[in-house]
Amino acid sequence: MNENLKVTVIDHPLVQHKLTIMRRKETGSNEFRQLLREIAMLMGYEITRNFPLEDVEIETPVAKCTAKRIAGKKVGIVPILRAGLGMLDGMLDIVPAARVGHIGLYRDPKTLKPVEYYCKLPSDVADRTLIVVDPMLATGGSSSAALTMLKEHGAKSLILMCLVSAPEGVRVVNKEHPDVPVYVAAVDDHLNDKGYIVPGLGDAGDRIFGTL
Ligand SMILES: O=P(O)(O)OC[C@H]1O[C@H](OP(=O)(O)OP(=O)(O)O)[C@H](O)[C@@H]1O
Ligand SMILES: O=c1cc[nH]c(=O)[nH]1
Ligand SMILES: [Mg+2]
Repeated sequence: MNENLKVTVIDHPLVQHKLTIMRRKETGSNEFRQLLREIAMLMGYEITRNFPLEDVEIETPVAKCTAKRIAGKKVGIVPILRAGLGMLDGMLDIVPAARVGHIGLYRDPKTLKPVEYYCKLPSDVADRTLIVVDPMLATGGSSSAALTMLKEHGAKSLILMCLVSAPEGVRVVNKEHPDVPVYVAAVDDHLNDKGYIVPGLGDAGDRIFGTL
């Protein structure tokens, strides 16, 4: 694959199969949304695989025993609006107690630079592991700006989870945020002259919300 990109590709067959359906241009908003939610849950399951565990003493209806629970920092989910919202419910399905922050960014179609329009975060971001979610990592401008905003608000433990990426975007995030692990379901070929991922899946926000 691509030189020395620091990225984990989640190649679970269910994720790859569902992504292929999402990519097809015939797939409508309803199915697209449902698949994105399912993939977010499956990717979240893989990403949380190495979360630390600790022992806890409990009592079942039958006996006392030592059992496991997740230790360490609590989790926060931060979707990048709009399209990141499509991955939020899948993540909350598996981490229902997570707090949720919202970052509003859109990509200026001419400059391809991210424009900030909203930011509302839990007060304790410094004490949480924040999983930033956005289906598309194209030039990397939006994800990188979101990570910078979170660090400016005190975040110290960050993970980026995107569905489809371009090598260009992974490179930018690796360079600007070397401390942030990046998880994707695919690293595609390249960006076209409008900054769209090729082959990609088109405009994720428009496909989720039917605003094509
Ligand atoms: O890596 P980049 O080049 O920054 O591109 C990726 C961004 O573009 C899309 O958002 P968009 O600007 O279309 O906003 P939307 O989610 O409101 O549709 C996508 O959801 C990412 O946030
Ligand atoms: O291919 C792309 C690039 C940016 N944003 C999208 O939604 N799709
Ligand atoms: Mg969009």
